[in-house]
Amino acid sequence: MLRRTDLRGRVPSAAELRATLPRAEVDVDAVLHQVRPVVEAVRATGVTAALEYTERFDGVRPAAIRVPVAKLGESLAALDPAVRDALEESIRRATLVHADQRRVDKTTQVVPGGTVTERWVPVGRVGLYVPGGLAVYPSSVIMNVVPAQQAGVESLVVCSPPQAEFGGLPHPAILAACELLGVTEVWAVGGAQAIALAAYGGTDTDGAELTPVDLITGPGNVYVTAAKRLLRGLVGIDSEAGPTEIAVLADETADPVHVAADLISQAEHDTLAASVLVTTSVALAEAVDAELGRQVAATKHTERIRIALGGPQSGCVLVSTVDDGLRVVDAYAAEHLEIQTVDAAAVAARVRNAGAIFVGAYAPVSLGDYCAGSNHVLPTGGCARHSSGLSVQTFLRGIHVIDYSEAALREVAAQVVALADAEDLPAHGQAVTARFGGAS
Ligand SMILES: NC(=O)c1ccc[n+]([C@@H]2O[C@H](COP(=O)([O-])OP(=O)(O)OC[C@H]3O[C@@H](n4cnc5c(N)ncnc54)[C@H](O)[C@@H]3O)[C@@H](O)[C@H]2O)c1
Ligand SMILES: N[C@H](CO)Cc1c[nH]c[nH+]1
Ligand SMILES: [Zn+2]
Repeated sequence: MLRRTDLRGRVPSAAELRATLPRAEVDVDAVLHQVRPVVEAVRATGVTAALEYTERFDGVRPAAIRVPVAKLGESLAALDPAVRDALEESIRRATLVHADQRRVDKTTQVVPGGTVTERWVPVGRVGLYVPGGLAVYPSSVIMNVVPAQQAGVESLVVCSPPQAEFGGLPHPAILAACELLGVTEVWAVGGAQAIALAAYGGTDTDGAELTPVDLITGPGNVYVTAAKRLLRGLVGIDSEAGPTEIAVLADETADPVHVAADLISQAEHDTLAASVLVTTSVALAEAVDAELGRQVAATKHTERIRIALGGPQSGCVLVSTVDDGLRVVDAYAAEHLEIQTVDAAAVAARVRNAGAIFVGAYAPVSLGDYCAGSNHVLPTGGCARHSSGLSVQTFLRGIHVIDYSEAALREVAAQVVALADAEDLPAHGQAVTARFGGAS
């Protein structure tokens, strides 16, 4: 069932591998021309344009976009107790992990009388996007809000698409998750128009103000990602987190039932989701195919999963050794990478590129999606080669504070002047010598 690429006996270079391996054909640049007018219109008319695009793309026209605060409490009160319990446990675990990511300011004594302090300062106001197209993601509320709160962000707004069946509000489970986390500002807007509204700000039809944010984070579809790309600079953005990906590096000891279930679990998100098996064992590849046939037919979103598993972004790569498999998964740089091999922890320790690594038989990706304590907003499309998932660090800026005494500056003045002259920027040197009676 999975399309096979046979690299046994011959693993190409990393660059060649990147061109060969299955990958989602999500071309963000290709939709920029569709998204630019949305961004421009929201810049020009704010909520008016956001409401028009909401009507066009979401098929609903809410009277106002800002969600009344009372709706958050009402949604929590009406939530299934088992879901509330699960959200609370997820929040508890995520808070444990993210609290440990907090940074402490550090002062380095460079010379007597000369220090550099790195001060970690939270971003002032952030916009957190929670997707709501094909699926609704109360868990993504947690994954955005918890690191922002642990970083000490003072002001945050959650944006999530309105749902026609809920009268133009975001899904009630999303509102309930916001209430559990103490979030009070939620706007019922999705897609590119949400990103533009968060960046430019606007005034709702009932007079509520959305103050522009400094940073926008959160996963989303290609339109959301394109809008983030267009607005980068005006606002900060996190890494691009598009259609979900799972890669499994497995040897003959892996259980095909588990491997197939995990591949299916992420294919369930989206027809563009990617599920890739990298294995040293033809027997395992065959057993996984057989399992996929059985399990896909028996699950709820069969059609969506079939398309995702049959698409060019999914497949099975055969390799001769686990070492070769490591080269393949490093070149692929999956959002989620499972290691299901002998000595999985040792193999995992050698991985260089992945958004998150799941070690052994009892750490499936869905654990990380909801309740491991780790973050599930992770880089996709190979961005794990250079970027990380959401964390407290995403919401902090490290500001250097330079404090030198007169004596400490005098001691290094000649070196500053020499470097300034070497760069033909003599006024830089003069700014130092002027302090010691030199020409300025
Ligand atoms: N990497 C991660 O951390 C992570 C986490 C959760 C979800 N995801 C991914 O996020 C994505 C969520 O996508 P989604 O579509 O379900 O929800 P979404 O909220 O990202 O997008 C829905 C919005 O897209 C807009 N839209 C729909 N069709 C449009 C069109 N033709 N032109 C312009 N705008 C349009 C609508 O306004 C709608 O509100 C999935 O690909 C999923 O795999 C990733
Ligand atoms: N696998 C998704 C991207 O990491 C996150 C998610 C949310 N809900 C279920 N899964
Ligand atoms: Zn998932």
